[in-house]
Amino acid sequence: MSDMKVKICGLSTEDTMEAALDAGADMVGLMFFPKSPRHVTLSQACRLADMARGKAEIVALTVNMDPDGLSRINELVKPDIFQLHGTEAPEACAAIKVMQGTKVMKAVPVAEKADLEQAHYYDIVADWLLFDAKPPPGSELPGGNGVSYDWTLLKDLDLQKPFMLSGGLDADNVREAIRQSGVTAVDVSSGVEREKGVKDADLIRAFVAAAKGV
Ligand SMILES: O=C(O)c1ccccc1NCC(=O)[C@H](O)[C@H](O)COP(=O)(O)O
Repeated sequence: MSDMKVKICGLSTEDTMEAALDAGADMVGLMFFPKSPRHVTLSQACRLADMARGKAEIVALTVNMDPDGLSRINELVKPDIFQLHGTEAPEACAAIKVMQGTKVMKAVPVAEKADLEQAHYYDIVADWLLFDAKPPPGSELPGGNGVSYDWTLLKDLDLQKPFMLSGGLDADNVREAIRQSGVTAVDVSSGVEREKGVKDADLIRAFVAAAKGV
């Protein structure tokens, strides 16, 4: 049994959710960002979350969402974790955690070493940190762009909370990314898609197997 944790982000269909759960994904991400090609409606999200409950942690991904929007998702979808992928300040993360009564994962955009500094502020308030690649110039999406950064930046990072490596991973590069970064958790979206926003069950299975080394 591998200790490597795997999150598959941006699932939007029942067959790919099933593939992620059967493959042993530890977390499954549902996207609540309307501009994203992986965006799901509340009713789709409820169905997908019901499939996952008790099998994997359900992660609701939002970007600078207002409290009413978060509460609505929380009441209907009942996620385990809110992934905050915008410019939410540490105080906002703390408030969301208390108000929603869920765990919080804060995304920290990374392009160079200096970007890791802000992680220390979130380390105090979040349950998880997710080090994702900074979006390329002009991108409409703060994540899910399929780009990566220097994985060695995460080596020997001294944080209290668990963290994930994210950005540009796929079944072919994830082992090397784990080796270079020393992480114990990885996240993927584009690398398990056959086209932008369309997840592929075989690619999901291959990614989870490669990440977990099975
Ligand atoms: O995936 C999106 O469309 C997205 C949109 C807005 C904010 C965040 C988004 N994705 C966040 C994730 O957790 C992705 O899994 C992460 O950025 C890695 O994506 P990729 O490089 O495509 O594997």
